[in-house]
Amino acid sequence: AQPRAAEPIPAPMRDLVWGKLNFLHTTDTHGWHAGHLQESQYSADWGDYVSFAEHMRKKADDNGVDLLLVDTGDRVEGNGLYDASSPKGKYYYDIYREQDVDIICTGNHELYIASTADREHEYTVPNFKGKYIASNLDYILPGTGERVPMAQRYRKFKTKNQGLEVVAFGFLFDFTGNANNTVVQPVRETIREKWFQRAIRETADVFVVIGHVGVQMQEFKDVFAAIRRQNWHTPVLFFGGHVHVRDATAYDSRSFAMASGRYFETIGWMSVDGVLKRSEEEEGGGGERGLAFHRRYIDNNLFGLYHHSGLNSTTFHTEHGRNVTSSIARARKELDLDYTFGCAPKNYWMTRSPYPGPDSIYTLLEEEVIPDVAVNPERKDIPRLVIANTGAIRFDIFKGAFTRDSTYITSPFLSVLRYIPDVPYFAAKKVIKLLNNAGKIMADAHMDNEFMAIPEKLAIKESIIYDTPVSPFSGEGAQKPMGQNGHKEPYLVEGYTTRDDIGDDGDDAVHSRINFYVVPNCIQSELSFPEEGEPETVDLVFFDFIHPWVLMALKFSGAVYTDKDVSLYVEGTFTELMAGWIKENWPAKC
Ligand SMILES: Nc1ccn([C@@H]2O[C@H](COP(=O)(O)O)[C@@H](O)[C@H]2O)c(=O)n1
Repeated sequence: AQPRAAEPIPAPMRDLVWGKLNFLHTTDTHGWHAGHLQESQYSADWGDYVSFAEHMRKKADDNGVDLLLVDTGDRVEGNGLYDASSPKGKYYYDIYREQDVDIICTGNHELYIASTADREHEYTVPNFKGKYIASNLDYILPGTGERVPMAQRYRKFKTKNQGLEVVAFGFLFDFTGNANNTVVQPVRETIREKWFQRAIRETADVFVVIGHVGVQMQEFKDVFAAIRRQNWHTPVLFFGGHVHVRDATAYDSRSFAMASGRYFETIGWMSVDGVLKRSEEEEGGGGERGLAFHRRYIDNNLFGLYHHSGLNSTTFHTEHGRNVTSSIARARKELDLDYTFGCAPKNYWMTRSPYPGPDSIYTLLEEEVIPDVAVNPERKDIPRLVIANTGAIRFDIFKGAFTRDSTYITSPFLSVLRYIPDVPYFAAKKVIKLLNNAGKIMADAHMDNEFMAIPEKLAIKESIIYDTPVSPFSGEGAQKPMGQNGHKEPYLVEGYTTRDDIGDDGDDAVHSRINFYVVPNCIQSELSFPEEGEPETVDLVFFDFIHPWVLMALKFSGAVYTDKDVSLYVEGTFTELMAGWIKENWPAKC
């Protein structure tokens, strides 16, 4: 773990179940390869994961079973370790490549900005040559403009110990927000391609489909249906992501799918046991194969990693792992990620507390930050509506030092504020309602409102509020960890208490529960409004990411505008503006 990372706190643990074929899975790590310095549950770093994987591979070898490592994309954008350098990712690519990943694919965040896609093609694809799979993604070569597959379309290989024939694919959901140097083919079209139809007819003991796709999304169901039509008996395993939740399901009794959360909080574990070899199945007359699938969501902290590897603080860290941890620490230092802009007076939550509310990060933005930073000196007295999409904010703010790292953790994107001047108020005031409540109307116009919100909203549609107190162990007068101050209750740290289609025993550590309040797609600040009555016109200011949605909503409201009517409202990215606001408004020292 990194030098200043929070110490892990022991928790009651559920063990891993091994099979003949086992997997470790990461997804949506978004640059959090230094781990979560402020959260004890997720404070291990990429170097610790390197050590862990080395021990687990050895265990697999010792027992004659196989272990494969999978990563399903969105490795970039969301943390200073990636975002704070110029060019972005100056340190990240070399750190990431130290993990020996067997099957890897692309997420949408590798593709939003052309230069990010270029670097993915230039670094990560060759770093994982033969292991990087791009079943439905092409890249446009910068020199010639030639369109080529981002990487090989599929991978066929034999596992080391069991000799299982694996055919693996790597998909991205039907993403349309990519820069113009990549082409994403809709999955339903890819599965009709000749190469795919040939690949699913290859002899395989097991199909492994990885993808930057939620396990409940249609894209995976379509791939599953296509494979299953040709391969009635073969196990099909899915590793997904994108939705930022822990999730697992089975499409039938011989398939299994899991998604392993977000931000390197989770290392997913999947195992499959039973008769996996086709030859053995044929010998047995193709009957009952006794297939057994298991999943476990491992909290990424050293206590858990020691537990699952059967090691301790003196025996766990390999030289390779330690070196990676040191490289991360050096990069963080060079990027000055611990530089403090100000001291957050309390916690501000994305979904753990209701919006609007005093503890909501969105209320902080709407009522305090945006009114101060969304100011164009020449138009400051003109009434304006400022609309921000909630998906632009990516993480909570914890009480204490708000650092350079925190700026990218909270707001990693290069979002700027744009505006349309003098929009009739009767139309402008309807925009927020259309963005938040008219999903069907907007979707019919091919503008899916969900894309403005946090990804978790794709999976969680209703607030999850527990009727018991959030944690009996937190807050004023809280109970203390076991053994402290004579209390005998086990200390449960707040964390994931996942319920998926398989059950509620997936998490490796037992936690106390956290509420999840659904937030709207967008929030709005009303600024410089007259004290009485309504303005005739307003400046409509908005984050550039939602530009197409705003134009569409205005059209539905009876005011037609085009791209030409939109211009920059204020200099600087929202990230910079927010960091400046914190410097001015929060105490310098904690
Ligand atoms: N420039 C951007 C890019 C993305 N977003 C938000 O992020 C969501 C996608 O997040 P994933 O990690 O699931 O890929 C997207 O739907 C937007 O809400 C943004 O605000 N600005």
